Amino acid sequence: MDPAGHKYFTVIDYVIFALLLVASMAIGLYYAFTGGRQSTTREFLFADRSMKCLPLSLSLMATFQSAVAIIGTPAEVYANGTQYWFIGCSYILGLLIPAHIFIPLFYRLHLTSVYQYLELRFCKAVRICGTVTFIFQMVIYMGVGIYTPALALNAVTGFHLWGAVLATGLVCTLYTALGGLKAVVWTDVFQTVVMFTGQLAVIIVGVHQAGGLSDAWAKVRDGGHISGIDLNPDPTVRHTFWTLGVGGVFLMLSLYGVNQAQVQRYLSSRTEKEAVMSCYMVFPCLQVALMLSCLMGLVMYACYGNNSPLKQQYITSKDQMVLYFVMDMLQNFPGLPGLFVACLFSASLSTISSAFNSLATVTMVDLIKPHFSMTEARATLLSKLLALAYGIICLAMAYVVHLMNSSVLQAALSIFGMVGGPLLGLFCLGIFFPCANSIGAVTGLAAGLIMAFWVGIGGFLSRMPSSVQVLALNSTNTIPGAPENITVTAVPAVIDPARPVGLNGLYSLSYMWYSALNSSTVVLIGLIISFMTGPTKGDDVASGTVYPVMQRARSLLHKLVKPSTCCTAPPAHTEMDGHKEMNGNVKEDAGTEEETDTFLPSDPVSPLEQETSV
Ligand SMILES: CC(C)(CO)[C@@H](O)C(=O)NCCC(=O)O
Ligand code: NA
Repeated sequence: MDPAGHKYFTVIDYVIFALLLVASMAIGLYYAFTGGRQSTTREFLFADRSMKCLPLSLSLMATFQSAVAIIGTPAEVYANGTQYWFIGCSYILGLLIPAHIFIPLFYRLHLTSVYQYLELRFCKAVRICGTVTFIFQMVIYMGVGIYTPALALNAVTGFHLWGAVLATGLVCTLYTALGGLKAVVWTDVFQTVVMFTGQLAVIIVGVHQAGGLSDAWAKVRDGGHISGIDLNPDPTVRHTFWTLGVGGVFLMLSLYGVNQAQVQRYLSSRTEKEAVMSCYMVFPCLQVALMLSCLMGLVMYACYGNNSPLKQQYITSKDQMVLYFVMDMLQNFPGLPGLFVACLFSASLSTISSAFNSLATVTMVDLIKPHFSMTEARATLLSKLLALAYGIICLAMAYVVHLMNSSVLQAALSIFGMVGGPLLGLFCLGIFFPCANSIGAVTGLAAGLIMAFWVGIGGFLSRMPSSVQVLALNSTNTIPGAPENITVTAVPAVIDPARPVGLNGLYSLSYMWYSALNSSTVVLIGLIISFMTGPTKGDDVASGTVYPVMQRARSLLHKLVKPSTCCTAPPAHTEMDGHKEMNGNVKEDAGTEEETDTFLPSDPVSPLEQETSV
């Protein structure tokens, strides 16, 4: 330790960290020089559509599991107990719905970008709005993802902040740009193993330091850190079963149902069944990831109790807790700090690489190809350059995040809810409501985004314990009975934080509801505007682009009501078959549909589709 309180890495720690980067790079190079040598966009962006479900499921999990989750979740559990663990309940519906509604629909449409769906269902403008929103979401998220581990490492070990950002950014950009989706998926697999190993090692050593399993358990139990289920229906309470278990479903749907990074993985699997299976297998992977990071928080509590290093001012923010704990407890285990740092950066590398690859895909498929015709070789080169360009944008975003400052876990999940939520709403509007039209879709998306930023930024400002709060309160609400020149310290006493009223009620909505609120706003406004401007008629909707909710429900009901006579109940069967046929014949039908007339001539991905459609 030096006077600044830094704890230093040993040589062996540096070696382990370097090995992570070298191994990731090697995987990238391997896929750059084997197989089709990344010479087609089909290989570069879709791994030849030949992926199996095990690597895919690990990769699906790794995409949205970054250093943010590795250090944010334990910090949350350390501070507030295990309530956050109930987010695990949302994984059930949050993965079942994508597996049975979104994946079959997208897979049968032979999409390359999920935003292509928006053009099939609505029109080109909606597609571009969706693409731009996605790019916006992923670019901010990438910044958070790359900056978080570097900042924590810098604060605790004095490791050069921008050195870490540049090293990881460069390595990641290179292996993504050279090895394509195959490299991204297989580095994800390797990095997930490193991630789990690092967490497990720290938990085991931590339990040992806390005096063994039973002592550690007694400490967290007596400290009140094992939370029972909180069924408080108040939507402003940050974490309850409802905000996490129900609000979390919408968050999961926006990530695992309609996010290009994930849909691209589903689409790159060999068969539809394998895509569905990989989605199923994300469930145990996510539960393991959640369990490990919650356990880490509990182990930290067992070691420090309420006497946190934050309170003792060894560190300056909650997000430095985990790394401080690792350096503090593991300093006598050479190599383990390095392994944990490798774990942290593995988590982030696997996130950023997915972001680069998916961003390169949508930029290519949705924004460039429809407007410029080019050879396959050109298109592949351009895709690689795009992956490179997004690497540089990512570094720039790290600097922007550097200028902001908030709890990383909540920040990341808020971005998912604020930008991913409206996108989820847009897809739901198209998939579940055949009457929705393009004007409704665009207006709905805009309304959802406005709602998101209004509530999100309002909430952010009203939670800030500074003069900004006074300004925010005074500009939106008059405080009854408050003196004219109200002081900063008087504010909490005047506004009872337990009973927010008016706009403050909206601003204090739990961030876990953002995705639900914003996606519902899109659907609601989208439907209202659609009805005002003339709803789409059933026959005008391109086939295979809507999910037949009523038919499915009726056929399910038939099965339930007449289980013994199911063989002689033709209605259920004909409807099921009808649906299958509809999806199967998408390509043939598409030309006859009015909605898709505008789509076909400028079909941007036809070369890709020809390769992939049987
Ligand atoms: C997104 C969930 C809830 C789903 O797995 C989880 O992985 C998580 O908390 N992620 C935080 C964001 C991040 O790790 O970048
Ligand atoms: Na990750």
